[in-house]
Amino acid sequence: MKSHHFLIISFPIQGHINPILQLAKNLARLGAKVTFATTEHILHLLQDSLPILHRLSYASFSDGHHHEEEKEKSTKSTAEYMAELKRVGSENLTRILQESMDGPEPVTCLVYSLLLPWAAAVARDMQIPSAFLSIQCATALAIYHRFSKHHNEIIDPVDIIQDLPLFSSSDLPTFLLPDNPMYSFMKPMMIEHMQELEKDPKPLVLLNTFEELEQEAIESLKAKNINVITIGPLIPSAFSNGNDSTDKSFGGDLFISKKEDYFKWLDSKPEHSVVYVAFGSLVVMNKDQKVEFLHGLVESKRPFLWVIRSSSSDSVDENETKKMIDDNNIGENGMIVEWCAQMEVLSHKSIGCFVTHCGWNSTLEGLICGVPFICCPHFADQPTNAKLVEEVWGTGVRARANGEVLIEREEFKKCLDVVMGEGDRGKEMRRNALKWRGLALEAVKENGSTYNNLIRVLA
Ligand SMILES: O=c1ccn([C@@H]2O[C@H](COP(=O)(O)OP(=O)(O)O[C@H]3O[C@H](CO)[C@@H](O)[C@H](O)[C@H]3O)[C@@H](O)[C@H]2O)c(=O)[nH]1
Repeated sequence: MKSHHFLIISFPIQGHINPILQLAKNLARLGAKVTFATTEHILHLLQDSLPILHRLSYASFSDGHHHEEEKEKSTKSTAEYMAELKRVGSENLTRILQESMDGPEPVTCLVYSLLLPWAAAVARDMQIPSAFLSIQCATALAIYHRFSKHHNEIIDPVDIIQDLPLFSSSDLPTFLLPDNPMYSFMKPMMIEHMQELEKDPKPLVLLNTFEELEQEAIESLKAKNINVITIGPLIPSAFSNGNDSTDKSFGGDLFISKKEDYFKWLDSKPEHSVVYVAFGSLVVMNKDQKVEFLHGLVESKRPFLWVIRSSSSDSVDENETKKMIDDNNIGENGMIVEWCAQMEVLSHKSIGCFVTHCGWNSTLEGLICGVPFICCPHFADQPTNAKLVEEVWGTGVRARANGEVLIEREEFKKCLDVVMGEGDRGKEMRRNALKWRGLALEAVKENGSTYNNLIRVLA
């Protein structure tokens, strides 16, 4: 095995930090030297929770803001922030790589992830090999690739991958659609990602998925001469290959959970009875939608655990939601938390279904725990993930919004009945969920496809 030093860099949001940090841990456990880097501000916030592991160290790069200047950042538009991150981040990354060249263990491979395509150019200029870590599904990557080639093409429905169902525009990553507010800078960003890959005759792409799960999409990417290697699902070891039972969390939480309360509560519930509701780290739900979900949950009379993040833009709504819950006398049947240890919750025996926005991490986490889904996608790759859950893997159902705005309580209750009830469809979803859990566990265990691929990366 070669002596490797991977520098792995992450865009500073929870949904990116989690899988990227997990890859860093997995590589370090196999003996490679790994440096995980993200922006100064976020590394500062994470510093007390980051995993301590032999051969794993941390570094930060500036995004143009000192960590005490966050207020100023919030006045900038996302497009302005991204442009500054590219400019300042490129300079900083060059410095980090230069310093490593002069040190005892120079970086041998830069691993960069989504939203940081400029990092590939920095590595190329310094003649350092790089790999793109795609932390969304292979299908999404195949869609980005296709749309980077056909800039102005909007076909509805579109045949993206042979042997998969057709994709309508409501199944595509939202920022590829011209009426999406992020279209103007996100589409060029995805094109930039694909163009960077094309500058390499056989670009290395690490995918947070596993071969058995997305065979068709993986084959379609390979046919485009992309050297794709599946290394997922990137999940803490205690829940995947079990080679470290102490590895129960990703290790870089930007939010706080009070564990004791809800685990005691979950322990008191019958097996597969609880509806777990959580929409990741970015979705902000409006009050009307919360009211519909709340009524759906209460009227379905099933116990539920619901994560409602406290965020500045959400806090007024949140107080109202809490009042609503008190007014509805939910008591023993429902519990609301601001954040939780999601992997531990999903693997708890009381959980019967996962109401999710279908962020890719949540999708993989539910899948490896064998929990069926109710999909309520909001933006980005989420509609694509929901499509795969419902139509390809058969492990859940997509709740349909009324006029693309609101999932009404009746629709939500109907979904709960299908997924948790005794009908044939629900039974089949639960059987499929167990099938995919089994295949995911096979992939990550010693000599499974994912395990072997990671060894190949290190060879
Ligand atoms: O109470 C909670 C809620 C979430 N999580 C974790 O937070 C992460 C959330 O990730 P994800 O489910 O992917 O959602 P987002 O935070 O919304 O992720 C963003 O990034 C993902 C990866 O690019 C995309 O797939 C999503 O669409 C995008 O919104 C997961 O690891 C969860 O386990 C917790 O630990 N506790």
